Amino acid sequence: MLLPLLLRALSPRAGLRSVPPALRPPLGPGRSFRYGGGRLGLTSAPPRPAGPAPPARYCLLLAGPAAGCVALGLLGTAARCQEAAVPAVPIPAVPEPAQPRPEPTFDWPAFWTFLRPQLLALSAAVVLALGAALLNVRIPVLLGQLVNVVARCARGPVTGYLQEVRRPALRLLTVYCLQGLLTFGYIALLARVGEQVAGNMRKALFTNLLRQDVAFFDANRTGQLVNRLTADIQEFKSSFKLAISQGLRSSTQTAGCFVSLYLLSPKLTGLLLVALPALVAAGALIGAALRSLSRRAQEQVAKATVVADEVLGNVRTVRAFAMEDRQAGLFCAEVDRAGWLSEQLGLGIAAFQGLSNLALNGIVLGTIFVGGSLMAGDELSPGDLMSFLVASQTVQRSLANISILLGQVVRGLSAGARVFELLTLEPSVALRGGGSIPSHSLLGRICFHRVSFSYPTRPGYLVLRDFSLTLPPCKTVAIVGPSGGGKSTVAALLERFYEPTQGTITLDGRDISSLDPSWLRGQVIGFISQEPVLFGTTIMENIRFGKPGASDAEVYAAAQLANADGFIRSFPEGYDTVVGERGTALSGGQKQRIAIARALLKDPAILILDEATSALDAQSEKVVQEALDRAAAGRTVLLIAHRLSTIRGADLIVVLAQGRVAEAGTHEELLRRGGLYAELIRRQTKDQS
Ligand SMILES: Nc1ncnc2c1ncn2[C@@H]1O[C@H](COP(=O)(O)OP(=O)(O)OP(=O)(O)O)[C@@H](O)[C@H]1O
Repeated sequence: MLLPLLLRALSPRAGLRSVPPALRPPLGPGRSFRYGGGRLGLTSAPPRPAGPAPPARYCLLLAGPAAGCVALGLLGTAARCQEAAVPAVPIPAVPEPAQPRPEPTFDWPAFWTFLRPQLLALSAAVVLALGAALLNVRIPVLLGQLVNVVARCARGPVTGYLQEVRRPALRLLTVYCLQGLLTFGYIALLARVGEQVAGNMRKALFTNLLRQDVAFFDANRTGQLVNRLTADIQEFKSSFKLAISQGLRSSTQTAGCFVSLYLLSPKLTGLLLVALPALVAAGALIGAALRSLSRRAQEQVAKATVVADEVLGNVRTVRAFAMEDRQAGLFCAEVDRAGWLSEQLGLGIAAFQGLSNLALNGIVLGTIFVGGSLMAGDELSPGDLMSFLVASQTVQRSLANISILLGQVVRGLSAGARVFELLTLEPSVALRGGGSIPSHSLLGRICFHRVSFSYPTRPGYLVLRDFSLTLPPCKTVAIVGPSGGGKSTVAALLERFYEPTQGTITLDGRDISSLDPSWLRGQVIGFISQEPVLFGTTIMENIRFGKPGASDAEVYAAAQLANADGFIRSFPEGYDTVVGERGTALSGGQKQRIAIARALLKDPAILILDEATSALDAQSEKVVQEALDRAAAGRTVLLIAHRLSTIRGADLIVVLAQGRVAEAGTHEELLRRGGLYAELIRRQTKDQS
């Protein structure tokens, strides 16, 4: 009487997670960042940490055969994909070589802070789980007693049967009910604890991510960070719940049932103790081989996913080059290879399953054979043999659960370690803290004093060298120059997205590094970029993003100033129009005007316009330019532009080349000088004509 084998083949969870990410994971608390590749170049990265959800996992849960499970439970161990090594774009300074980074270690004290509030519910769940496990140990014994009574009655008169059988049957029924109740209790409690812990971890992680330096986001892919928030926390939660429920229950059952087995028959227990370890060892060996095959199959599925992701994500380019057939061929080849490996794995699992069935049925047969001879010698009753068989099945099932659990716990711990690594990461510049200048005395005079800067992702490559510039209050200063000359970097430094490597930036004579960054960004500087980013909510909410407490009247006023009120009111829903994901339901010019309104709502003393009109067609540019001209009045404006026609009226034009101010003056002065600016104007006029 062998319990049926349950085959639980977990469906392949091929996800982008497994796509080799070309990025360097963040470092732990108190450590400085090591950056490798730049924005364009990807250096060979360390091996991907064990992912929470391996793409294709084959795992067998054998309710009976423990050895099979012991081996196959190990199959679940996550595969690690080696990241693709892509040659870096050459840069002047040799970057620090990418080195494989050790996996982060699990931060138990940090975990404790999340667990502590749930201690009461957790303790109750542990007690209930232990109770359920102990009752499970009792069940085979009670079953044996019932069988003994039934066997005795079978030989005696039928009239006394109900009388005899009632007590042991009721006892068994009570234990069954109690066990069901306890199981319900501990699973419900654990679900609550797990959700609370995971929810709190998610909230804390998201909050901490938002505090990080911009350089951190340069070095880490958004997809991977989102994965930490979702998949890693999910994996950690599942492992945590499993460790408590299955782990506690299975180990208690194993220990308890072994005691029962020994009490029932020391001889039969000895036989089991010889057979089980041998089976476990053989299972572990075969399991290791299958695990390696499974890992290769997973990696192959991930490769196919990479191809699909790239092709579908760039379908316009594929179409433009008529490469559909070729790309489909590439994908099919990868899928075929993955299929072949998975078939091999399936074959291995099938053989293994058959062998473990045979072995474990053999154990049952052996138990009945030896048990029968013990019964013949009056050393064992039929009930005892029944109890022995059921208890040994419980042991096998528990061992199977434990073996699967081990792989799951390893994965959960490494997922948790990755989450806590980010949770405890401290930004180099806090979001808040520092002085501010009262609004009535704020002039808006900005000075860059001999600023040098290299991006943290490209240490040694100087983007700005000894850069000095003064923006007088209420004047417009335009920065022009060749692409990659460092214009946007000047704006990013003023916003304190990065800190200068050398030199200082002052606002009204005060070093901005001593000022409160949130005050600076939230109240002093308005930033309008080339690609306005809107949120998928209403126009009203998007504009109000500039100043959360603003009244409707203030929002309307800002929209009027930004030349946006007219088109907004022409929509049937007016200001309540939902702009779609990232503002897809609006034209480029409309989006830009909403972004201008958003920036103007906080009435900033300083306005940064980073190529705010360069992505627009001539018609939209005209409307947006009008809005910008209006918005610029009475503010210090830093204007970054490609189209030189938009900056003619600036009070000062600075030509930035190779990180330095190459020349500066008004439009007329620079034209007269006949230098770089005059050359840029000449080239642009030629291009236009
Ligand atoms: N986040 C970043 N990490 C690393 N390097 C960067 C980053 N942003 C820009 N760079 C590099 O810094 C240099 C200056 O870039 P920046 O965007 O400031 O130039 P730009 O003058 O504004 O160029 P464009 O006119 O093309 O927008 C470039 O070599 C660029 O590759």
